Amino acid sequence: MSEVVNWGILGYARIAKNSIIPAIDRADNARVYGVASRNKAELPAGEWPQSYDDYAALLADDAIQAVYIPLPNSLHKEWVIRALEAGKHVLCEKPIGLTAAEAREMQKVAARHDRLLMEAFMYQYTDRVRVIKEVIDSGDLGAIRHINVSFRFLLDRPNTIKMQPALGGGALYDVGCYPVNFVGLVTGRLPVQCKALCETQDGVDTNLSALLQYDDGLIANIHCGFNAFGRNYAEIIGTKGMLCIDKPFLDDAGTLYLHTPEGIRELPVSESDRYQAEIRHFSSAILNQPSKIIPLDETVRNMQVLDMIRAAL
Ligand SMILES: NC(=O)C1=CN([C@@H]2O[C@H](COP(=O)(O)OP(=O)(O)OC[C@H]3O[C@@H](n4cnc5c(N)ncnc54)[C@H](OP(=O)(O)O)[C@@H]3O)[C@@H](O)[C@H]2O)C=CC1
Ligand SMILES: O=C1CO[C@H](CO)[C@@H](O)[C@@H]1O
Repeated sequence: MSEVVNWGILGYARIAKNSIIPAIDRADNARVYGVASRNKAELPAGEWPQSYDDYAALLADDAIQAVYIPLPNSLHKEWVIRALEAGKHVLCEKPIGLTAAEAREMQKVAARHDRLLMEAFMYQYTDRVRVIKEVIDSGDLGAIRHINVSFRFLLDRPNTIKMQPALGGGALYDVGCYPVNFVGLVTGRLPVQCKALCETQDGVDTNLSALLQYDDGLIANIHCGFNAFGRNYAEIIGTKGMLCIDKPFLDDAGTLYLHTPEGIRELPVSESDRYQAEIRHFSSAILNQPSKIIPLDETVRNMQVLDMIRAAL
């Protein structure tokens, strides 16, 4: 195989157009080979070698090794499985599906076809997450007792898949999956119980809080929403210290604050290029080169927690 992975994109989604296609262009081991859209006529001309008017035609093209799936959440499972069965490696947008059962099914198909499958949690490729992991590993926080994480924004586009129940809309799937994933990164295990409340509009959750409790008593407090002033933040609170993180899911430069009895330590984080890093690492893994890949067991665990939250509403 060449040292550059040919990518195909299923659906000319906003995230594909605004973030992932430019990120593939910036990655030195990847290129956009083709895009499939139900509205092929509206795709820009001449920006990549091939365009297709149906997703199956892209999957049938042997020139493509990796497929990016930014379809509505309710369509992820079907197209992930079809792409894996067509012999493609797959990067699928978050959440990977609607339930843990769907995630396990996709994991099995990936193993059966010996293909890579990864859920696109781009924030894991930021410098913030590197610094957060270093602080946790240093023991400076002591025993972690509480995690507080929120991701909310004001959704001002009425005609969006995010507000359509049949397409897997709702704040929990759209943004709540990030705090859940963040708590999973810190704890590395499943909670033992969950309580949750939400406000709904047009059949989807638009304002949701969940409490997760772990086997050692640790409590995580998760919030997500579409209908209030936007912010994302996290606090990890231990017996010896507290780490305050502004914008854990974004990649601009900033400062984390580590509070201890000795005072407040400022921890600088550098600007990252999370989408490019995600594409570059996934492409490296396809090329059998060193890479940082999000394990599918973590993905399944994330979906199990989303199941617990939905069941608690
Ligand atoms: N990682 C990140 O930063 C982000 C991730 N996301 C994730 O990406 C996915 C897509 O989100 P987003 O880009 O906002 O969505 P869009 O609505 O912009 O894109 C979804 C695409 O899916 C295709 N599609 C196929 N069937 C349907 C259907 N029945 N209704 C609507 N679209 C359909 C369309 O492509 P076409 O018409 O060309 O075939 C459409 O452009 C979601 O899973 C979301 O969670 C979203 C934003 C940011
Ligand atoms: O994944 C995502 C990144 O953040 C956006 C909000 O700012 C979400 O809507 C989107 O789905």
